[in-house]
Amino acid sequence: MSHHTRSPIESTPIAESGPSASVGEHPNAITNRFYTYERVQDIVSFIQNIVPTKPEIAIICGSGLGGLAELITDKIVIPYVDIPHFPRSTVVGHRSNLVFGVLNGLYVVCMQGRFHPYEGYTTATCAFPVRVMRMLGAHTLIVTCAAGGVNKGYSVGDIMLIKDHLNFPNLAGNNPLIGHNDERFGPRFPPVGHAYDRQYLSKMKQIASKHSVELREGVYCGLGGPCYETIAEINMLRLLGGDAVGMSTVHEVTLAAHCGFRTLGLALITNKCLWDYDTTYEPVHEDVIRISELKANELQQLIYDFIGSVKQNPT
Ligand SMILES: O=P(O)(O)O[C@H]1O[C@H](CO)[C@@H](O)[C@H]1O
Ligand code: HPA
Repeated sequence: MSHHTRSPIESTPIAESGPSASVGEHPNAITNRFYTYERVQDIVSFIQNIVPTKPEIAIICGSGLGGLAELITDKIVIPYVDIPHFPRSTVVGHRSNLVFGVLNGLYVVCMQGRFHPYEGYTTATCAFPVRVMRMLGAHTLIVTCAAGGVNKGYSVGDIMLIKDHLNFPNLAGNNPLIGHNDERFGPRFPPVGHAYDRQYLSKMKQIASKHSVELREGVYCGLGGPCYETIAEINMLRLLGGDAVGMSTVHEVTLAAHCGFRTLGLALITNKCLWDYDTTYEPVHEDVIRISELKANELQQLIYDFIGSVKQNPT
């Protein structure tokens, strides 16, 4: 008779709450078991005790783009550190505040600083504030980000309307919705083909043309980071139809689609990507922040006018 020796995995006890909490559980499933509907509701109640108004527009600020929050009037600023169970942003160019107030006539909630998977957070943790903002009452999400230009026609400083995305972590089995689905948030199998609202895309194009801003419109590729891409990776992204690349946004927009947000996405092209082996330039985060801050005013004007136009014509 052979003696069976238990391997370390076999001998690890199954967690008290049962096999669903066992060692094999996906990190996003663990996150989603933590951020239950009730817990998100508690966070929302905590915020509502401080902020008496209901936001209509939710905004997520990308790297170096947090200045948008300075335009908000009648401001109430809640540092993430004060909000129960809220993560902190650890990245240069991202602050850690939830800013409430009025922007061009509508109540807004603005994330001045976001969370990225490379900081060590699961994609579910990075995206969960989207649910908080939806449960606070917002119906429209404006997501901004800094991105590298994959499309050879793009220049540094261009603003790209995101018409669609390639969610690489998702394609590799890392979707923020992995785990138990609470239907009160949204459906088990949410469609994401129209995650970026078509009417908002045309609204923004009209606004840009009034300001004589030439907008790009393209596909954002969301990668895990924190490394910038290799030359081969950039060439692959272009082959696959990608126009810009970054390390955020896609998990947020996934949760936004799940909980019924209408989303507008804007990527600021802060750097060219490496295209061939003779190029000596390499992207650096300091350049990303510098270009974001340089172009922030233009982007802010577009967002400001967009909110005004949502106010005038909500559909
Ligand atoms: O996507 P945001 O947060 O704008 O930041 C972008 O800039 C950083 C890299 O420079 C990465 O975090 C990338 O995702
Ligand atoms: N790659 C990935 N993320 C980025 C880039 C880039 O070139 N620029 C800004 N964020």
